Amino acid sequence: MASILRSFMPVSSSKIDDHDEYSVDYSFAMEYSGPAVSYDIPQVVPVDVHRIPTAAVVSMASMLNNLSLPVIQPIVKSDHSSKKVAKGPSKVGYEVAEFRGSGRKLRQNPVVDVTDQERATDGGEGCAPRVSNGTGSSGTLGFSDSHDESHEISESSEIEELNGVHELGVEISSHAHQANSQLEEHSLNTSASSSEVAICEEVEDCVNETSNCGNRTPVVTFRDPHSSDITSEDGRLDEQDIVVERPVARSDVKKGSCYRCFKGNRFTEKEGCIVCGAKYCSNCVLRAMGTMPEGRKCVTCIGYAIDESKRGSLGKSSRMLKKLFTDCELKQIMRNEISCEKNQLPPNIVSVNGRPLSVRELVLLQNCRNPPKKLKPGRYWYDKESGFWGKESQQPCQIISPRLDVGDPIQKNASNGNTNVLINGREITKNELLMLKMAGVHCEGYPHLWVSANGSYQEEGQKNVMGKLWDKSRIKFICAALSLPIPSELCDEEVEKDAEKVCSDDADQKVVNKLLLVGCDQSGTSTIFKQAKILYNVPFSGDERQNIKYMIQTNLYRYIGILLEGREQFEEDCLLELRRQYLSQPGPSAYAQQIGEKNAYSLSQKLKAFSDWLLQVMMSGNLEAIFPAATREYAPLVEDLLKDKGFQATYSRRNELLLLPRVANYFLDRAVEISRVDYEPSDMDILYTEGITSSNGVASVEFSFPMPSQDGYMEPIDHSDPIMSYRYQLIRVHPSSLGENCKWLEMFEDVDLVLFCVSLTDYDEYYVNSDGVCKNKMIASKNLFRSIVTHPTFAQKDFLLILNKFDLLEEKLKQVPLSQCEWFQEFNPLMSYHPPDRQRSNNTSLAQRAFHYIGVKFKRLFDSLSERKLYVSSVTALEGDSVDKALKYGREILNWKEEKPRVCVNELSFESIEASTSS
Ligand SMILES: Nc1nc2c(ncn2[C@@H]2O[C@H](COP(=O)(O)OP(=O)(O)OP(=O)(O)O)[C@@H](O)[C@H]2O)c(=O)[nH]1
Ligand SMILES: [Mg+2]
Repeated sequence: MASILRSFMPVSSSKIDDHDEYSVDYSFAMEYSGPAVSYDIPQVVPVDVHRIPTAAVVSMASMLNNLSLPVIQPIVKSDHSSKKVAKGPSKVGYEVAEFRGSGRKLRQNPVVDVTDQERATDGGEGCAPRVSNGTGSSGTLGFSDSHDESHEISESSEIEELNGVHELGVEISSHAHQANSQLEEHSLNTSASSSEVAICEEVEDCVNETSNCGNRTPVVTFRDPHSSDITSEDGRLDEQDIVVERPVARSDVKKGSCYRCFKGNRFTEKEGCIVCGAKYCSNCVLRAMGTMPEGRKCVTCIGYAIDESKRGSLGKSSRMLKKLFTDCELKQIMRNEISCEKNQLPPNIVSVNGRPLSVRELVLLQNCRNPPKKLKPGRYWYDKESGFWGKESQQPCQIISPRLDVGDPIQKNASNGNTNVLINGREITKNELLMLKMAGVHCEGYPHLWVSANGSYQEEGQKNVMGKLWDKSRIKFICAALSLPIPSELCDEEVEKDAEKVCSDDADQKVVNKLLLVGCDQSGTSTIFKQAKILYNVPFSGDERQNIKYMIQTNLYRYIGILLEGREQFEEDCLLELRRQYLSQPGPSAYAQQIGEKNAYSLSQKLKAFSDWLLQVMMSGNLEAIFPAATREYAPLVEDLLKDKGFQATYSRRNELLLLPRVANYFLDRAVEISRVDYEPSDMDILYTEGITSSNGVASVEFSFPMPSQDGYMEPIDHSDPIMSYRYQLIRVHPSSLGENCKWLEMFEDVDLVLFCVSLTDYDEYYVNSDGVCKNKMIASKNLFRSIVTHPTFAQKDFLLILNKFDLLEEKLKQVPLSQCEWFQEFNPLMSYHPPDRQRSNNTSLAQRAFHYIGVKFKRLFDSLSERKLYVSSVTALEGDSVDKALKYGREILNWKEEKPRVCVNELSFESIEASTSS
């Protein structure tokens, strides 16, 4: 028996003598062939030392500047006896890392061990985030068993991912490990004398591999560091500490809730992991993300590449973090997020001139004087001579630093041009050719031009410089019109700096109050929202402005289309009338001839063709798709159309066209200017534009009221008064997104003030509801108001009623009495006769009375529902002052709430209506 056993022993053991063999333990295993068992059979899979993670801490900067690469050594294989197998589905084995003693090294980022109390007492002091030594701090680690590269977690799929097929266990990608160990070897072997470039080249493959390991999904949550079962008194972990938490069943997690405590909802403020997208509420974020050495990542996601779709948000701190960290700490975290190696763009997913970049090339590209803006993964072309840079098959979008040694040589078809004109070997696009022609560059005979970095150009093979592109007059304007780039030196840097300043100034202040703006369709909520942005200098970004411009131009074409459709109708009516008259007159008459001729609404053949085309595009629903090309191609036709008599005759009857919104006049009056390529929307244009804020979504803007300028007549302003620097968040929500019976209002439980917006002109307007019943819009507003006021979430909220479109009320009352609305039937003010010269003031006072009456109706309703006081303000949303006053009134209401005993009256209070002001 002993000799048989000995034959199984390793060679070194074969020398055991007969005496020693009794000191060796043996056990026998037999294959089980009985009936299936009902319990899980535990499996212990040995730890593979090659798969234990090590830190890859090579930063881009260190590659270039610091040649000694810090390395964290891999941990040694630990004793199996101290491991504990996590409980889980029997078919999966778990590799469990050592959590005691040296096993702590596994956690590359110590976890912040900050109690709320500590934070309160310690807040604001010291720059570095406080870090515990790891022992005795939070929870358990778990890693998913797969690395999902194409991983984009939508709000709805987040939970599915969380609870999906990933089983628990600690398993680190061997891929990542290999790359890391190569890095370590490299770092150990690399002496300080190696050149930067050599290092970049040697390590790039390793880094590429590590970056390839992709993103991952968290499958475990973390224990509460304060819960008693985490640490024993000596700071060592208790047995329970290494129990990996089971994923929570899908049904247990509410959509949009926190990934750790599973509380909250879609609207609860959360911070998301830039790797896996897991979102945590403010109570859990520190526990889930620790000290954030690589920025906002779950503890388990540290060391993993970020989700590329989140690259744009790197370094942009959230309001929640601002509340949780001191300024200094937050700046450090954001710096780490931007600069740590793991969060850098993986070079191999950026290709230039058909070749994926190496690390060295990417470093070069990103650190040049004028790098590509917001570089994302993708395929780009780069003209090294001129610095032109663009996406493959597209026209240039930027001019970056020239002569960078990145990518392959440029190819002729890089930008998919079809003009036979070449710049530095690339066939240019139509727009570029147009730009050259407009700038006065001779392009006859399809020249092959050589353009250098400073814009000087010459024909290939010729010595003489023909001119300098960027010195041409109007070149800035031409490029802007054709969406072509200009060198950064020519850009208006001041504007950008101002915008940045506004943003950073704002970011330093605290958000205190949330204002919820809600109202029925067309009540004016989005106009008030836009007005707030304009008033309080929240800039529309360049992209936003561009989109708004296309939106305005699209709307203009839509208005023209409605007019052209009306024109066809008017023309047809005219013909019918002629026919009728012709038939009614026996014998030959002049009508017979007129029928065959054009009438007052007819268009020329060219304009008729344009009209047919536009109506067809509108019918197909593709109007948006023709922009921005339409502005270039058809601006002259729009100009001709506006001068056309037939169109003018139609325009003069535009009030008959019900589909044409009132606001159309504003834009149609300036149609020629707006349809031009170089049109830039003014703030007023933006305000009037329909469709900028999505009708159904929730939009939010943060602002603070500017400090009032001091003048001799006012009381001195106390700039140290914190109220002056309070920040406000205006959240605009459309009722359609509140669900049946406004059930989603509970999402807004932390709102401080509800701004309920009603259009004063709704009293004689109707809409058809989902049941096909015609309803008065004012009654619809009343019903919505009732639903919101009586919603349990808003039981204690203050309300400010915004009675909007006051400017239109005056006009409307002349045509339709307020008593048209069944709710306002008792409004019969006695109006004394006024001579014509006092007529206007008379009408104004009628509008004022009507406004007061409506305000009081709502106040009484509010009182009957809540026994509280409703604040009311009259607003004309298109006027900045009016919205400013209303929002400042809102601020006052909040201040009163804070300092109840203090009676505060200022001029704004006159906007409020007391219940006693009855009709
Ligand atoms: N004259 C005038 N027009 C206004 C006023 N407020 C809003 N409007 C216009 O009324 C229309 C509807 O305003 P919006 O701000 O889009 O209304 P909304 O609440 O967003 O309504 P939806 O878009 O249906 O959600 C727009 O054409 C505005 O330009 C106002 O005080 N006076
Ligand atoms: Mg709107």
